[in-house]
Amino acid sequence: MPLEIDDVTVRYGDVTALNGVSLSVADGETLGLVGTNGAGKTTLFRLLVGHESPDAGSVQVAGHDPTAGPAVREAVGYLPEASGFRAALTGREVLRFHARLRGVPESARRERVARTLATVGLADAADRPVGDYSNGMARRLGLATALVADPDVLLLDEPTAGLDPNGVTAFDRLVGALAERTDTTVVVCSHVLSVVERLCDRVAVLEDGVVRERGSVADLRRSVGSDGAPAADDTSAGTTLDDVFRDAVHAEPPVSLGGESA
Ligand SMILES: Nc1ncnc2c1ncn2[C@@H]1O[C@H](COP(=O)(O)OP(=O)(O)OP(=O)(O)O)[C@@H](O)[C@H]1O
Repeated sequence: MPLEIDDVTVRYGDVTALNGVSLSVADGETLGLVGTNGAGKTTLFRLLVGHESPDAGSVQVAGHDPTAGPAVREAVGYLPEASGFRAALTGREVLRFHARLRGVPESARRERVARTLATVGLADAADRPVGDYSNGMARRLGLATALVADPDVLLLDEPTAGLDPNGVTAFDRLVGALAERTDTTVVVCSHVLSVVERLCDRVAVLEDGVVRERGSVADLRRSVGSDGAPAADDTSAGTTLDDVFRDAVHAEPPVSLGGESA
């Protein structure tokens, strides 16, 4: 498995951010991680890129311990929730910097940067300063920085937050095409259920540092009923998942998503 999290606990002083979390994601699979604020999503991503170490349990990403060295930097592409770029640099300069940082060999760098800019639809804007980019363009440049080293595992933290409906659609198409045409393993985290629903095969619901539910989005929807209330014939759903879903549904942006898939 490219991604294995086994019984992981992370504590910050008195706060237990993750409490015995186990998750695995297969080659080419797209997993959604949903949870309310403070559920532990960012902590989980920080573990996967080696910015955090577990207090208990183990993490393996593309066969490596993420804290063990630079190998994981090359195997994992990470789009953080906010990725500020220096406004004066061009998109191409930003991407060349990330390619070097992520171990793309000098001889391949120019071509790889150009190809990645084209993949995210920024070829025409490559030599414009990033300060002139729209939010959607900056987000796509962020995705390009995550993709430039051809990662085995792609981690996307709230990937469409702050984008307008057109930006959301364009971003979804891009990630959808990636998931379909490559065997990149993708983890998308969001507090908005619809974001992971559009992009993911399988979802895990994280609450207070614990995985409460996992399954396909259809399974989860069935277990809470289509209006967000627990299904009448399902007494196993409990109130916890219901609360998480209500929260996710209420947090949804007012965006019409019908018929947008590529
Ligand atoms: N550096 C830190 N020091 C102390 N507590 C922390 C730290 N980072 C996270 N926490 C706590 O750990 C818990 C999980 O936080 P985390 O940021 O992982 O949640 P999240 O699901 O990403 O939330 P959000 O959706 O708000 O970004 C929270 O209670 C948070 O306050």
